[in-house]
Amino acid sequence: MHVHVNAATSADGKLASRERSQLRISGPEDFDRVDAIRAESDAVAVGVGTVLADDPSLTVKDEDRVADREGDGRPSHPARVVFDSRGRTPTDAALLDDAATTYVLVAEAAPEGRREAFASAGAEVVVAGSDRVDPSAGLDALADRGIDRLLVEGGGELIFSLFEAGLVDELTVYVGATVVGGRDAPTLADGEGFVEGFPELSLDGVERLDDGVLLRWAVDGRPADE
Ligand SMILES: NC(=O)c1ccc[n+]([C@@H]2O[C@H](COP(=O)([O-])OP(=O)(O)OC[C@H]3O[C@@H](n4cnc5c(N)ncnc54)[C@H](O)[C@@H]3O)[C@@H](O)[C@H]2O)c1
Ligand SMILES: Nc1nc(=O)c(N)c(NC[C@H](O)[C@H](O)[C@H](O)COP(=O)(O)O)[nH]1
Repeated sequence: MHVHVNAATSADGKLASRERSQLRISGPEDFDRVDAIRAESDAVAVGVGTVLADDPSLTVKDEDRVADREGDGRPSHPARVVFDSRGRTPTDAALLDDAATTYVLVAEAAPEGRREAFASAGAEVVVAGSDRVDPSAGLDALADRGIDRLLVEGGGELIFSLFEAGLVDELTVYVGATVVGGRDAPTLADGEGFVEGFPELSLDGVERLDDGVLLRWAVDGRPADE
C-alpha cells in the first residue's frame, strides 16, 4: 500500500489554532490539488480528532474527476477511513453519509454500542488493536479490502503515529502565509515526538501555490511503489 500524508500548516508549522476549530490555511489552488489526490486514491483517512473539529466529508468535489472515476469503473468517491480507538465519531458525522464506503477503525476498547451505531449508520467497523488502533494492523485490514493508495489528511496525532510505525511513503505539506502560534496548537506531527530514529525525508519538489509553498517529500527507506 502507498501511504501519502498531506496537510496544510501555517508558516510556524501549526495545523489549526489552540481552539482546534477548522482553520483554512489552503487557498483554492491547494484545495484543488488535494481534490486531485483524493480522486486518485482508493481511500482518504483522518483521525477522530479531525472529525470532531472539522466534520469533513472527504469526497471528491470536482465533477469531472468524479465522472472519470466512474468511467474507469471505480466508486464515485474514495472510501473514507476514520481512526477512532474509542468510537467517538458522532453518528451524524458527514463521513458516515452514503456518498462512499466508510471504514471506522476502532480498538477492542471501543464500546459495543458505538460499534453497533456505526454499523447501523452503514459503516464497516474494523477492530485493530486493543487499547488504541494499531496502525499496521489497521492498514493491513484496509489492504485486505482492496485499498492500495491511501491519502491521510491528518490530524497531527494520526500523522505522528503513522510515521512512528514507519508506514508513510510520501509527505506533501502546503505552508500557508500565516502565523498561528501557541504551544497547545496542533502541529503536523504531535503525539510523543521522536528523540531518536527521526524519519529522514528526501525533497522531491517545491512549488509556489496561492500565497504559500508546496513541499513534496519522499520518506527514505520505503520500498519503491508499494
Ligand atoms: N491543516 C490541515 O491540513 C489539517 C488537517 C487535518 C486536521 N487538522 C486539524 O487538526 C486538529 C485535529 O488533529 P488532532 O491531532 O487533534 O487529531 P487527529 O485527527 O490526529 O485524531 C487523533 C485521534 O485519533 C484517534 N486515533 C486512533 N488511532 C490512532 C493512532 N494510531 N494514532 C493516533 N491517533 C489515533 C485517537 O482517538 C486520537 O485522539 C483539528 O484542529 C483539525 O482542524 C488540520
Ligand atoms: N489541505 C487542507 N488545507 C487546509 O487548510 C485545511 N484546514 C485542511 N484540513 C483537512 C481537513 O480534514 C478538512 O476538514 C477537509 O479538507 C475537509 O474536507 P471536505 O471539504 O469536508 O471534504 N486541509
